[in-house]
Amino acid sequence: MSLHEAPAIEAKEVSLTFETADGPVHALSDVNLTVARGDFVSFIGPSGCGKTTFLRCVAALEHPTEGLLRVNGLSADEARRRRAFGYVFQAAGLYPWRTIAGNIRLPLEIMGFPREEQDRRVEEVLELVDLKGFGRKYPWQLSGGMQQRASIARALSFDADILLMDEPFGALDEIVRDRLNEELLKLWARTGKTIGFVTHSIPEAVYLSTKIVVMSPRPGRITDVIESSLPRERPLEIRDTPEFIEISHRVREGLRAGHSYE
Ligand SMILES: Nc1ncnc2c1ncn2[C@@H]1O[C@H](COP(=O)(O)OP(=O)(O)OP(=O)(O)O)[C@@H](O)[C@H]1O
Repeated sequence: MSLHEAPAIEAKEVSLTFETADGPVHALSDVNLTVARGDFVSFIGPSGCGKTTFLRCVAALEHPTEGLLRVNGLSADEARRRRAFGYVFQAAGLYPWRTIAGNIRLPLEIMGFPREEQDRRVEEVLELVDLKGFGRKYPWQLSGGMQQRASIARALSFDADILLMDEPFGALDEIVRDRLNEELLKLWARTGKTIGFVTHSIPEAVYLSTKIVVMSPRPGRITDVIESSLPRERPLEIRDTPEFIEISHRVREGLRAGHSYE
């Protein structure tokens, strides 16, 4: 299989054990997963089931102790060198002394893009996340939702194929979150990127994803992988349809089967 055809993410029997003073912590155990290019995959499960650890392995910030992990057909380290992914954290993490444009520009500066190219890309991604005209503002002049959009723009600025998002909207109120969910789907449709998304919310996972990975803790493992039957274009009202409710039910059952909320 050529690199171009390889899945975005491929995990085969991936395990990761942290050795701690209190003994080993089995953060991931025997994880098998294939994420096709262009998929929107959500990871859902209770605290400690290894969602963040899996994302960090994809980003080569952690390394599995066992098993095989490929990102775009490459090792995670090589994919990282080739700037295969952008990462969005729970907190927007914008530097308060830099403007919004200055924050988005930062990875481009570090990567050594020429100045004109930086300007062009900053404008492009500001438009993509609907923040056109806000480049000169400072983070504190923007609402929480807008700040999170700026942090998505920063992760998109170097045009990585894969966007890894660790609970990006967890700290926002539900109305803002709904709107950002809708916008994220539009952005995904427009860019064709692969998205890996961590969430604690069943409706958020079902609304956004083409594939939902249900996980449970101790050891962190996958209990169910659900291929969504919902169409790719999704108005928010889709959440009232029987199909949506059925998928949500299956996610809930998966969480229960992992004894996750006992
Ligand atoms: N660097 C580390 N050293 C030791 N243990 C760790 C480390 N990082 C994570 N863990 C442990 O690994 C397990 C999985 O953690 P992880 O953060 O991946 O879970 P999570 O599902 O993302 O949880 P949350 O929803 O709370 O973010 C937890 O038990 C956690 O305490």
